[in-house]
Amino acid sequence: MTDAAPALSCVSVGKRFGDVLALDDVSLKIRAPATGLLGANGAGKSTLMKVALGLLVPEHGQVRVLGLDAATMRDEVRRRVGYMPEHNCLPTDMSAQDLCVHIAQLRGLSRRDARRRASEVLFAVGLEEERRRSIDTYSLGMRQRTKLAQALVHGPDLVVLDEPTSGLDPAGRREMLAIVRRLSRELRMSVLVSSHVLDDIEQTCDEVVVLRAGRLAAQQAVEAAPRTGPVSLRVTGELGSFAAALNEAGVPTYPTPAGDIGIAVAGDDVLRLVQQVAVEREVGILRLADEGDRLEDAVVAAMSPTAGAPLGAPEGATA
Ligand SMILES: Nc1ncnc2c1ncn2[C@@H]1O[C@H](COP(=O)(O)OP(=O)(O)OP(=O)(O)O)[C@@H](O)[C@H]1O
Repeated sequence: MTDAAPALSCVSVGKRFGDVLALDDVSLKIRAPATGLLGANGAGKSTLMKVALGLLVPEHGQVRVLGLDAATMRDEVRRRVGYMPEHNCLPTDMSAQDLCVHIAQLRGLSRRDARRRASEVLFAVGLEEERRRSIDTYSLGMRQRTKLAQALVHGPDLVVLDEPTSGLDPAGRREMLAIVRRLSRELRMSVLVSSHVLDDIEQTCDEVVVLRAGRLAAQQAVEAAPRTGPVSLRVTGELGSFAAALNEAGVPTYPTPAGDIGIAVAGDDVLRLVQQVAVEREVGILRLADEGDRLEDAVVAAMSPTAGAPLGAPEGATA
């Protein structure tokens, strides 16, 4: 985030593959430190990323990356942007260290700087010990981290990550999400990351852009809103007597359709009281879940095939 210009700005961008309209008149402006690109299979996420990187040329519209024209300033864009593609693109007959040094040099670093940067990024992605092993001996998680390292090795201002958690097991996914979050929070890079999964984006991003059938369907903040309820509560033992105890303690409740205890306004104070009553009554809390996730509701609505105009899209998204 060394630049005042938006990380990405698109005006009326259209891209077609034969009969498929992959991007249909997309206008948007991305300024958040980390932005998640969400959409179903075929929604146009990868196409938008490739257009931004100058790897695909749109039929119409303007694309600016960090203020640079993606069509005419491709070399400068590549120096300032790192890209982690979705599909496997790694050579198998070299080590992650050699690959990163090679790519850093291709992007303009001296051999000495390239070696130093390669060691730094491989350490940052947790591949320090295995960095000299041949990539063909790597697990899928290690390959994903190698792809990420090569995207970071030249010190880009913007990093574009296409489905970085694809195919990872839960532990690998958690580690990858933690690294992605650090890129914007600690290393101060702008991040554009695509996913099918809202949860990944909520954990790593400040804003979400939803694409649906090549069109911008929504753009809105991912807020770390304090929990205010409603929540539903599932407990051990008899539900009715615990609900009555909560009412006595001053917490109004209602029965939820799923047969749990509903609490309409559940701020931190109320939840502390619920825990206190549970301890006093020796009742175990089995599940405490938000009943109304507004971001999820908005995203589900935006992804629905019957949805209308974009939600929360910025007005006049001009370059
Ligand atoms: N090179 C291509 N040739 C033909 N059609 C393509 C090509 N690239 C993309 N498409 C089509 O364009 C549409 C958008 O594809 P894109 O890969 O951008 O979607 P996506 O949101 O990234 O999907 P996924 O989540 O499955 O990766 C799809 O219908 C896809 O089949």
